[in-house]
Amino acid sequence: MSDLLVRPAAPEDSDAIAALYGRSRAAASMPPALHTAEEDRGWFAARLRDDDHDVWVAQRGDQRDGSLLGYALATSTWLDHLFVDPDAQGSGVGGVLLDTVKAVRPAGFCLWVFEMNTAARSFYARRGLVELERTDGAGNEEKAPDVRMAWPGPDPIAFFRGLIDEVDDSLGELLARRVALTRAVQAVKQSDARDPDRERQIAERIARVAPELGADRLARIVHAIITESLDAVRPSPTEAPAPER
Ligand SMILES: O=C(O)C(=O)C[C@]1(C(=O)O)C=C[C@@H](O)C=C1
Repeated sequence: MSDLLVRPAAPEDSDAIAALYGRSRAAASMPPALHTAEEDRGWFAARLRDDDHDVWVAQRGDQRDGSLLGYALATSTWLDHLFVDPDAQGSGVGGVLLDTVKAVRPAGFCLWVFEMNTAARSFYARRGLVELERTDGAGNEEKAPDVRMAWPGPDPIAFFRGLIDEVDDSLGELLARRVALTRAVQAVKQSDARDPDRERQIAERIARVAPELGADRLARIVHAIITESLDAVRPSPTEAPAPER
């Protein structure tokens, strides 16, 4: 058998990629597909046309007839698809495609894999990808639990700091919204005494979303956020009305 060839996909590969996706997905441990073969053909044709995605296909060097063994589809920061034809499983196609993506995305990338797809998860783990977070699937089309994995590349500190910066931007927006609400509720309260029961409820509520931190740690975090928010919204001495004489 001749060598594996990986090349950027051409627009003419679109239908063959869509067919390979349908076959491989049906054979994988994944939730049932939600789209028809025709919808898939349209979706891949659009991905091959747009500027946001790169697609690579794998074939044997002597198979110039368009029959594909696998493909990978990625944005600049996400590996969206990596599928290998069921008949070519275990022949190194997936590894070669993943190495191609690593080579062209040296700053690292993330991907989502269904939790039930244990074969894919161990394939990625064996090749240096790390698990970052798990979801209950509410955010994906299939509503199936999934796992975010990342290849951090040769400078993992820079890669993870980039992801931390993204999350901190969201955290900053949430803190800004929260302090505005602390200000609003203070304006209509009779007393400015702290309410420990309410603060404990807040910590327990957040613990349902962030169980790894647990209610006790979150109680300390919530306490600090509320203390600093109250301090920030408290009228400063210069804004206070002048004392009566
Ligand atoms: O809910 C209230 O009563 C508030 O005053 C708001 C708030 C908060 O910022 O969440 C602030 C202080 C209280 O100790 C509890 C909660």
